[in-house]
This record gives sequence, C-alpha cells and structure tokens, in this order.
Amino acid sequence: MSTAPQHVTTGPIDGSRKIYDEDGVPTRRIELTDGTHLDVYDTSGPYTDGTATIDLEAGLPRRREGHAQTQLERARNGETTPEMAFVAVREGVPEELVRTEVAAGRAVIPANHRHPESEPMVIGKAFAVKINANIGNSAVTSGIAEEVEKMVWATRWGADTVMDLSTGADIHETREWILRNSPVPIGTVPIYQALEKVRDPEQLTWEVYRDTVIEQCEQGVDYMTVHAGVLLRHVPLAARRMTGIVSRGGSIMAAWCLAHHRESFLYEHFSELCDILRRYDVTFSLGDGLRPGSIADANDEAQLAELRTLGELTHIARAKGVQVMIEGPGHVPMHKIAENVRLEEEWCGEAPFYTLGPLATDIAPGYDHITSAIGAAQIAQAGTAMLCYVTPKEHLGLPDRDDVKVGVITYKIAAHAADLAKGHPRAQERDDALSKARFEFRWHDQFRLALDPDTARSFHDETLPAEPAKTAHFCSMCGPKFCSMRISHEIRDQVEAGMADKAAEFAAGGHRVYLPVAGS
Ligand SMILES: C[C@H]1O[C@@H](n2cnc3c(N)ncnc32)[C@H](O)[C@@H]1O
Ligand SMILES: Cc1ncc(COP(=O)(O)O)c(N)n1
Ligand code: MET
Ligand code: SF4
Ligand SMILES: [Zn+2]
Repeated sequence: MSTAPQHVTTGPIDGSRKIYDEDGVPTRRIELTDGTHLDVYDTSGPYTDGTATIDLEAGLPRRREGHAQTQLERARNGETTPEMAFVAVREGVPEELVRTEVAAGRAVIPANHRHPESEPMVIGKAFAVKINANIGNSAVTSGIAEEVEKMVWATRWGADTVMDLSTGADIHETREWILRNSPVPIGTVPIYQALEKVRDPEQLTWEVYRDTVIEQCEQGVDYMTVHAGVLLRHVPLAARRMTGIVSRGGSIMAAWCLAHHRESFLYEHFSELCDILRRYDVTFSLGDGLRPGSIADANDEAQLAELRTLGELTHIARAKGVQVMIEGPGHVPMHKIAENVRLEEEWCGEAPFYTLGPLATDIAPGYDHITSAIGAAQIAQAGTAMLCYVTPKEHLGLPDRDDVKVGVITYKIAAHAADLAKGHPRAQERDDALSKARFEFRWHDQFRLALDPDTARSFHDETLPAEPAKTAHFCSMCGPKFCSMRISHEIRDQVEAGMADKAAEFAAGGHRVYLPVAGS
C-alpha cells in the first residue's frame, strides 16, 4: 500500500508572480529589471501562487459547476459557456471564435462536470498549441506521492494536460489524488485499469470495460483514450510490420479480437460509450492503437485503415453531442508528416489532432525527447492541436521527475516554435522580450524570460556567478574582447554618431538626400 503524498513543489517560478483578472483567470507575470513586465499563459494552478495555501488532503478549491449538456451541445445552441469565456481570456481571442470552433468540432474543452478543480483550457488548431505530459506508475516502479509530485511538477513547467497512465498498484487511489489536486484536465486510458481487474486480455468483457469507464467518469477524468479503431480485420495488417503494435491499448484490443475471433467490443458498443461520456462531458481521445512504432512502418495500411475507422467514429460521437479528438503517431520520418495531418483532417472532420511526437528517426534512444520534438514541431506547424510529450526515457524505462521536466520543456519549445510559424498573435512577444534583454545584457531578465529560468541561471553561474557579471557585457563563451554583441553596441554607437555628423555636414553644404525624379 502506497503512502499519501505529504509534499509537492510550491512557490513562484523564479522572477514571476501570479496574478488573476477580475474573472479569476490566472496569468504568470514576469517582472523585468527595466521596469516592464510580460504576462504569459499559466498552467500551474495555485501551486505557484506565493499567497495560496495548499492542502493535498482537501484538494484544490472547486471552481466550476456541472451542467446537463456538453460544451459541444451548448456551443451549437449558440451559448457561450463560462468555460468558453475563461479560455477566450487565457488565449487572448474573441469568445465567439472559441464558441464557433467548439461548435464545429474543430476544438474541444475537456472539462468533466465532476472535475471542478481544473482550470478550463481549449485544444484546437486555431489556438496556442498545447502539450500533454504522461505520468503514472507501472508494475515495476513508483508510488502515489511520486506521481502527484510529477503532476504538480509537469504543470509548473507548462503541461496543459496530464495523462495518468498508471498500470501498477493502487490505480484508482493514485488517480483520485491526482484529480483532486490537478489544475489541468486529466486524461486516462480506461482499458489499462480494466485489464488490471481481469489480469488477462482474453478475459476482458464489455461489461468490465463499461463499469471501469463509469468509475473513471464519476471520479472526474476529463478525456479518455479509446482504441475503438482497432478492428478484427486490421490485425493481420499489423502482424506483418517491422515493429508490430506498439500501442498498449492497441495490442490489448488486437489480442482480444484474435482470441475470440470477434469484432472489437469497443467498436460494437461505441454508441453506448458515447451515451456514458456525454452525461459527464468527457471528451473522447480516439486512440491510435495501430500507430507506427518505427520509421519502417510509418503511414502503412494498418495505420491508415485505423484512421479511416476513427473518422467514422468521430461522426457518430459528434452526432451524440460528445467532444472528440484524434490520437496520432508515433514514429514518422519528416517527409511523411504533413500527409498525416492532411488525412486526419479529411477523414475525421477536422477534429483536433493529438500526436505522440512523432519521432523523426529511430536511432537515438536516450534522446527521444529530441528525435520526437523535431517531428512534433513540424506536425504542430501543419495543424496538430496538442502534442503528447516524449521523455529521454522513452523505450528505456519509466520517466522520473527530472525526465518529466525535460520532456515538458522540450515540448514547450516545439509548441512555441509552431505558434511562431503559424503567426499566433502573441507568440513573438516573448521572443522579442528575451532577445532585447539578451542584447542589453540584462542577464537576470534573460533568465526570467526563459522557459526554464533555473537552468539558464545555473549555467551562467557555472563560470560567472558574481553579481556584477549579471550586467557584464560578455559571458564566458567569447570573453570581453570577442563578445560580438558588445562590439555591435560600439558599432551601433559609432554609426549613430556618424549619422549625426553626416546629417550636420549635409545640411551645412545645402545637399539634398533625395533628388527629384524626372517626370514626377
Ligand atoms: C503512449 C506513450 O505513453 C508513454 N507512457 C506509458 N505509460 C507511461 C507512464 N506510466 N508514465 C509516463 N509515460 C508513459 C509511453 O512511453 C508512450 O510513449
Ligand atoms: C498521443 C497518444 N497516443 C496514445 C496514447 C495511449 O497510449 P497507448 O496507445 O500506448 O495505450 C497516449 N497516451 N497519447
Ligand atoms: N514507444 C512506443 C510508441 O512509439 C510506446 C511504448 S510504451 C507503450 O508508441
Ligand atoms: S516501452 Fe518497454 S514495456 Fe513498453 S512496449 Fe516498449 S519494450 Fe515493451
Ligand atoms: Zn516508440
């Protein structure tokens, strides 16, 4: 039996302060030494508010109320819900854009009526690209306290949603602690807990699965991965691959279909599943159970056959008023990435795409946060709405707290790079503020504006820890004499002084800068 969590990381991010607008929408204000400030999107909840009291036992304050209808149904009815208004402020966009995107199914707001602790957020290509962090124990390692800290730690660094993918001990209790203390939406894969109950994939039944889904809906899970696109006829296609089926849920369902030689109970009971999720406004994340697990298998027939089925299911769910997003690959070389987005949009009615990476090559275990961030930046630029992070431990072991931070920061980079390329209205503000601080040798401001201020500061401290170095016009990379930015300042001064002299000369000599153009 795991012990209850006693402690999580709290306190503001270095150089920042949490502020709230009149409707309680949180923002992180980065205070700068030149007297200005920059406000940035904040996923971290009360944990980074220096004035908040955290009581893990009691959970976070409940901030929302339930409703009989889903966000999708209400958006279609022309209603702007409090959740839509909240995310419009967070994103800096008109409420009407949020409502119309949700109504069209191009965006989702995952917010189970029974998870009132979470702060509403929107996932869709018209909005800032989001990132998800996977956490959870396995049969081999980890406990409740570690997992709750991973959730707080992931959201501190910018995770927009967290998936609890626990498959080990105390699955229900671990999820309860995470849900009651999470400021972001929580996703799960219910088939994992269903399998835990029956032990063997063959023993799974629709009834056990359905009851597990209801249990998780009641607890407050905001979105659920459902691998209902793995059909009996797809299984032979995947058997021939280089790496078979790498999705856990996909492999469980394929094993069940083969053992019983029957069609998937998720597919056959999909309509009932929609009715259950609708009651709580739980969002479907239609699982990519046949995603490629290697470059060799990318965009193959198994993957595309499943995607077509997910498109069919999307239309069924939407007709029932349930919000839907679509999970995507996996391992895909760069030249095959755009095709994934194009087909997903075409076949799945532009439902928000939620991709795992993709890894652009298979050759760097230990660095798969990087192989996957390369693919993630590209697929996000092409229109993916949310990126599921990959940590340095991918393919090697369960990520720990440090891996979680590396994964989150790496994916914030990919998501932000895509926001810039897509021309998101506020994205470049932060780049400009940081570049200005860098060029003006305001080292403290450069650290504060960084995605990871602690690492930036500690790297600078390694060679130049003294306070005077924090305004010095060089760092240890080039040293004072070869600092190109310092030299640039001198060039700029000389050019400006020279311009002033030249201007005075010109005026004195009666010269004109622009000659009249003949005929004008
Ligand atoms: C679908 C993705 O989820 C990741 N994954 C599966 N279980 C866990 C866990 N407990 N913690 C973190 N990541 C996990 C896998 O590494 C895969 O990349
Ligand atoms: C983007 C994405 N895809 C899939 C899964 C589920 O994991 P699995 O399919 O291995 O059960 C996930 N958590 N996120
Ligand atoms: N790395 C695998 C993938 O590409 C997942 C392994 S754990 C289920 O999806
Ligand atoms: S990550 Fe490890 S346990 Fe999971 S599929 Fe790969 S080898 Fe198996
Ligand atoms: Zn993989």
